[in-house]
Amino acid sequence: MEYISTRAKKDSGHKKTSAQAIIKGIAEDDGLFVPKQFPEKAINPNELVGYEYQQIAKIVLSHFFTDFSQEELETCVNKAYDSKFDTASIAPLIDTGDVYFLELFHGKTAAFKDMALSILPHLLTTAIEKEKESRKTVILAATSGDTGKAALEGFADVEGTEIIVFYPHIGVSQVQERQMITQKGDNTHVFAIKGNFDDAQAAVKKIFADKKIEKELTSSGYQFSSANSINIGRLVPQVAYYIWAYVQMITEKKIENGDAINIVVPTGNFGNILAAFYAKELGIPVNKLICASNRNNVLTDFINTGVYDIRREFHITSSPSMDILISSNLERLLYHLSGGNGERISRFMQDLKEKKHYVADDYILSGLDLFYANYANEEETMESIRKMYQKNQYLMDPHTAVAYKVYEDYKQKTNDKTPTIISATASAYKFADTVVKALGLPDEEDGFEAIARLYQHTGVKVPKELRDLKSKEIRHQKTLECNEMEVGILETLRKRVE
Ligand SMILES: N[C@@H](CCOP(=O)(O)O)C(=O)O
Repeated sequence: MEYISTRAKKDSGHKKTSAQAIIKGIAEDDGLFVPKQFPEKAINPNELVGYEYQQIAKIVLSHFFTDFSQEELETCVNKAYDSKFDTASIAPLIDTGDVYFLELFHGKTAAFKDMALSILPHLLTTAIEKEKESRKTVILAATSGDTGKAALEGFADVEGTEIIVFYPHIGVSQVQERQMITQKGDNTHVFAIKGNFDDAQAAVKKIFADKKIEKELTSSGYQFSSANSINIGRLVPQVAYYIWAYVQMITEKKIENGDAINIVVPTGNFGNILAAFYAKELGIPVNKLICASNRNNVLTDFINTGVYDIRREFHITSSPSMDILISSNLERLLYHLSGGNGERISRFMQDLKEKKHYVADDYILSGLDLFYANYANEEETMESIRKMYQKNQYLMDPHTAVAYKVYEDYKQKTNDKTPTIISATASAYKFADTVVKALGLPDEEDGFEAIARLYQHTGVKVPKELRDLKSKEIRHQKTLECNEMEVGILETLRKRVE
């Protein structure tokens, strides 16, 4: 399978293998790599009944990463999905009566990002070997909270790599921040930045595109790659868990093969919901993809009107991983819905850069019919956490709660009875202060005290990673202005050479 940029002109000839696309992370024209021919309907879920998570993941990867051998994929999968996860099923599907929660937070850092960042380092190092690439790889990641820690954990002490993470100095939860700044590993580097996620992501993309920096990097024996979902190697492993979930529903006789399901995804950078779209294209029947946003509801407006407009206030919310106005992976969806029209996507992205908005055409709008979009405000999110716990003793983190609230509204509006999966993206303990408040327990501003209080009240197991987090040594403490990020990277690398 060949990969091309979402912004490529028709037949431009700039094709990459998946190994090359994974190493590069982002295309030279700033677009994102997409498969030239999508492996449509390549999977029959019925044939996967009885398969373990690892087997399903390998099959999914093999449809996209065709230049990897079966042995290479198997090695990557087995190294990724092992006892690092606190459950043998890797991603349990929990039935609460009216909806299924696909729990994606059983990996090392207690967020869904582990599902892909446990395997990306193996895919990347295999790709580097395949391409006989001798340069060291510098992984850049912008994070609004969860990606950063999962990327650090995945790449810590991985030979031939340096990992540099940028997170907003205001907004991420106390626990999320502590997870990142206590990260061990000589090759790990973490910076808070005086800006939000969009600022961090934009600066990282600009650095990727800067030819001068690239030259400087190459002469010192380095190249950049990305750990965000802009990297196709990050995105494809996420497709596997939706296929897995559908197969579980057949196995548990909740549905029959061929029955359509809804998938609800709390959405920020649009990677997770795009993975659900890819799973649909690959072969699972989907009725609606439900895109749930917090107050940063740019995607809600886009899906409902076709106008993507970032000329609006940026809100810091209790679901910080979704505090995003520029959702990178939407570009991939637009590309697919436009029938692979790279020139049109290029125009949209140019408009977004220059005019801060763009308007999708009718052709794309009709493709968006598959999606339902809405958002939850802060009060609704809190209420959703409380109601779910009272009714089912099921503990949701604020991101999952946003998704649940949006789903509740959807059901009320449409009376749709289609079996529905909610992507449960993080452990509630990462946001314990918010969850404690939502449950009506005495307020606890300190995230670590809040973890203890929440555990006392609910008895829900605290993820291993968070148990002794408070006592871990703080190793990263630098804060940068956004315009200092480039210098921060170059200085970090210079020090590593000395
Ligand atoms: N929600 C993310 C933002 C980055 O998203 P990604 O999927 O592109 O890595 C975060 O937690 O950092």
